[in-house]
Amino acid sequence: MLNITNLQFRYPESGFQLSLPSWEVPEGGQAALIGPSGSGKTTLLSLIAGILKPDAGKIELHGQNITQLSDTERRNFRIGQCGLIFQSFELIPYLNVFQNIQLPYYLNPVLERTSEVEIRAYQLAEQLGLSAYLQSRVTSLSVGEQQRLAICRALITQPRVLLADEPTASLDQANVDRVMQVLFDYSQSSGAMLIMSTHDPSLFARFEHRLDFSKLVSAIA
Ligand SMILES: Nc1ncnc2c1ncn2[C@@H]1O[C@H](COP(=O)(O)OP(=O)(O)OP(=O)(O)O)[C@@H](O)[C@H]1O
Repeated sequence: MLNITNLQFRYPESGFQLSLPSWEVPEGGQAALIGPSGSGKTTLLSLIAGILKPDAGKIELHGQNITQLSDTERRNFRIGQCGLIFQSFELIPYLNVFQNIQLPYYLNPVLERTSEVEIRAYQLAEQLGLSAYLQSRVTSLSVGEQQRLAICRALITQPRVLLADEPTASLDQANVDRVMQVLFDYSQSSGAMLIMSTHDPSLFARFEHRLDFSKLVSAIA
């Protein structure tokens, strides 16, 4: 379960301030964030992932108040529990698609790359229509293909929480449907929580748990 209370965060550089009095997503729940550009959706996802630290308030995930963890503890929590799909896909250009899918296992010594990981990488590539590109350099992929690769990479560690920032932004309708199917199926079959931002009201409406940033008091202060 995710439980946020009295959350306050401000970027000193820009003065943008996010305030969220309370928000809850149950264990295994699927939640969507919507709101105008610059309203704080990415910021909230980064706070939940423990990339940013709030100035005040509590973010409790699976019973643990992540705001009280040290930087190292937050990083280990993120590696162990979160799958992140952010707008900058952060793919490694000199590695091929197959290696990029398994990137968390190359980067984090705490994760062990077993033969099961490779099998999962093949399966995810198949589900997301990337099987033909496994040996390709990521620089030869279209933006939509890179986005689907970033989704494979987020799922490869079988995270308990999947945080996705506009994961369908660069995709045509057929691929939006394919990606949403994969994300919902993963969440439902594994019991993982899914939290994603979108600009698409029809996608937003498909979620049981919703947070509309146009109704939050966020401001430049
Ligand atoms: N690293 C940063 N330093 C200072 N200000 C930032 C930083 N990142 C974002 N901001 C500001 O915080 C506000 C919220 O940004 P954020 O990216 O969370 O919005 P968003 O709702 O995700 O937007 P979009 O829909 O365009 O992705 C914006 O005004 C942005 O300029």
